[in-house]
Amino acid sequence: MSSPLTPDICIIGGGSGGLSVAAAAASFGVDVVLVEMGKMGGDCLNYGCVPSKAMIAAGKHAHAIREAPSFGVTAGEAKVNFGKVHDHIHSVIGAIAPNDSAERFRAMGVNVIEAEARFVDKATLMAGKTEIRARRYVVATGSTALVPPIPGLDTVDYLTNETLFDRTRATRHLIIIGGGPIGMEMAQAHRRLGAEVTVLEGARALGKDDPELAAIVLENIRAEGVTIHEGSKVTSVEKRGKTGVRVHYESDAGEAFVDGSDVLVAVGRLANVEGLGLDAAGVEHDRRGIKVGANLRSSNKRIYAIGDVAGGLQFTHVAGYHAGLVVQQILFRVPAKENRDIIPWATYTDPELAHVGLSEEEAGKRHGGRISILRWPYAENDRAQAERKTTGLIKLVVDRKARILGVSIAGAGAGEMINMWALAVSKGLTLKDVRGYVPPYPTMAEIGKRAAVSYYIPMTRKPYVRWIVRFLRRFG
Ligand SMILES: Cc1cc2nc3c(=O)[nH]c(=O)nc-3n(C[C@H](O)[C@H](O)[C@H](O)COP(=O)(O)OP(=O)(O)OC[C@H]3O[C@@H](n4cnc5c(N)ncnc54)[C@H](O)[C@@H]3O)c2cc1C
Ligand SMILES: NC(=O)c1ccc[n+]([C@@H]2O[C@H](COP(=O)([O-])OP(=O)(O)OC[C@H]3O[C@@H](n4cnc5c(N)ncnc54)[C@H](O)[C@@H]3O)[C@@H](O)[C@H]2O)c1
Repeated sequence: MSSPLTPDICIIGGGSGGLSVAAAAASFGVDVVLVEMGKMGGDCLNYGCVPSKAMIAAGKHAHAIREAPSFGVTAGEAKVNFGKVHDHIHSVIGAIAPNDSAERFRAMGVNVIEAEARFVDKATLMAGKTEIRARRYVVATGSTALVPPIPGLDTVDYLTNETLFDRTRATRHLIIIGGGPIGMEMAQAHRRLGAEVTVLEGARALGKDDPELAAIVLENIRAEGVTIHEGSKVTSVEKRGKTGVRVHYESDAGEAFVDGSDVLVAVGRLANVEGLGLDAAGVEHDRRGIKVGANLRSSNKRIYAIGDVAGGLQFTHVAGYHAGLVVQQILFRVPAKENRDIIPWATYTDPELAHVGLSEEEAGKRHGGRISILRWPYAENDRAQAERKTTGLIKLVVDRKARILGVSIAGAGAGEMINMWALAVSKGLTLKDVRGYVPPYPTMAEIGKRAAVSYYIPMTRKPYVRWIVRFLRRFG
C-alpha cells in the first residue's frame, strides 16, 4: 500500500465552502487536498442558487412580456418552450462550471481527489482508496433536501432541488410542500412559466423573514395566481392515474386535498453527515449538522466544519464567509469568530425580500425595547414610479444612538440594495453616516436615505432648534 498523503489541509466537499478554502489556501502555496464525490461546485452551482436563479430569470422574461402593455409596448402573448428554458438553465451552469472545475483547481496546485471521503480515526481520512493524514481538515459536505416521512410520498416521483432542473417538459400543476425560500422562489418562477402552482406550508410562508415584509411578497405572488395555503400540514400523498398526484393536508379549517401533476419537496435541509465516519473521528454531530463553536472548530480540534454542514445559516455567501474564518485560523493562527448578526440574505421572488442584522423582534429583545423603526415605501420613489415597481418598502431598525441594527427590504432590487446595508451593519454605521452620503437620482436605493433622514424630521420641529436657526440668521 502506498504511503498516506500528508497535506497541510484536507477539505471534504468541493462546493461553495470547500472551493473557497482550497482557492485561498492554494494562493498562499499551502499543500491542499480536496476530496469531492459528486459534481465540483456542489449544490449552489448544480442544484441550487445557479439553476434556480436562471429559472427565475426565464420567468421574469415571460412576466415582462405580459406586463409590457402597461408601458405602451405590445409583444404578443408570452409563449414558453420549457425544453429551451431547460437549455438556458444548463447553459448558465455550463458557463460558470469551469470556475469550479477540478482542472482549474489542479492548475492552482490543489490535489483534487474525486472520491467519497470517510474518517477512519481521529487523524485519518480515506478518500476512496487514498489514505490521508492532514494537519487540519475542513468538512464542507453541504446538505441535502429533507424528505419528511409523509405517508405515500415514496409512491410518487416527487421532485427535490436535485431533480427539479432536469425537466424538459412544462409542468401542468406543481404542488410545492414547504413555503420557504426554495418553495416561494420556485412557485413564482413556475407560475410565470405557465404552470398552475399550489404551495402547502405547515406554518407561515417565508417564516424566517419579517412578517410585515414577507406579507407584501406573498400578496404579490398570490396576485400572480399562485395558491398558498399557510398553516397547512401535509398528511399524505397518493398517486392518481398515470401522471397525477393527490396531496392531502390539514389546517384549522379541516382536512382537504389538492390534485396536481408534480410534487416538489422543499421543507428544509438535512446536513450531509451520514457516512463521513464522524464518530470514528470523535466529531460531535446531530441532525442539524456538525457541532461547532463560533470559531467553526468541531469537538476534534483538528477538524473544522463550514457551510451548510455546520448547522447554522445555509447560504453560499455564509459558506464563503466561513471559509475565510477557517483559513485565517489554520494558516495564520489568528483567532476568528463567526458573527451571524452581519449576514445578509435575499430571496429572489418578485418583489425580492432581503434582510441583514437584527429583526425588529430580536432588536427589541436585546435593547429592552429602546429601538426605533423607520420605513420608506417604494411608492414614494421616482424611479420606482417610472419602472412601475412601486410595491414594497425598506424598514430600518436602529438603537437609541441611531446605530443601524437591522434592515429589511421588500421590493424591486432588494437583493442588490441590501449590500450597502450589510456594510453599514457590519461596520456599526449610524443614521448620521447614511444622512451624509449622496445617492444618485433617480435610483430605488434612495429609499434607504429617505428612511434614514426621516429619523431627523421630529428634530426640525423642536422649538430650540428653530430658535437656533432664527438666532444664527442675525449674523447675516
Ligand atoms: C434550490 C436552492 C436554491 C438556493 N439558492 C441560494 C441563493 O440564491 N443564495 C444563497 O446564498 N444560497 C442559496 N442556496 C443555498 C446554497 O446552495 C448552499 O448554502 C451552499 O451550496 C452551501 O455550500 P456548502 O459548501 O456548504 O455545500 P455544497 O455547495 O453543497 O457542497 C458540498 C459538496 O460536498 C460533497 N460531499 C458531500 N459528502 C461528501 C463526502 N463524504 N466525500 C466527498 N464529498 C462529499 C458534495 O458532493 C458537494 O459537492 C440554495 C439552495 C438550494 C437547494
Ligand atoms: N435566495 C436564497 O438565498 C435561497 C434560496 C433557496 C434556498 N436557500 C437556502 O436553502 C435553505 C433551504 O430552503 P427551504 O425552502 O427548503 O427550507 P426552509 O427551512 O427555509 O423552509 C421550509 C419551509 O417548509 C415548511 N415545512 C416543513 N415541514 C413541512 C411539512 N411537512 N408540510 C408543509 N410545510 C412544511 C416550514 O415551515 C418552512 O416554512 C434555506 O433555508 C436557505 O438557507 C436560499
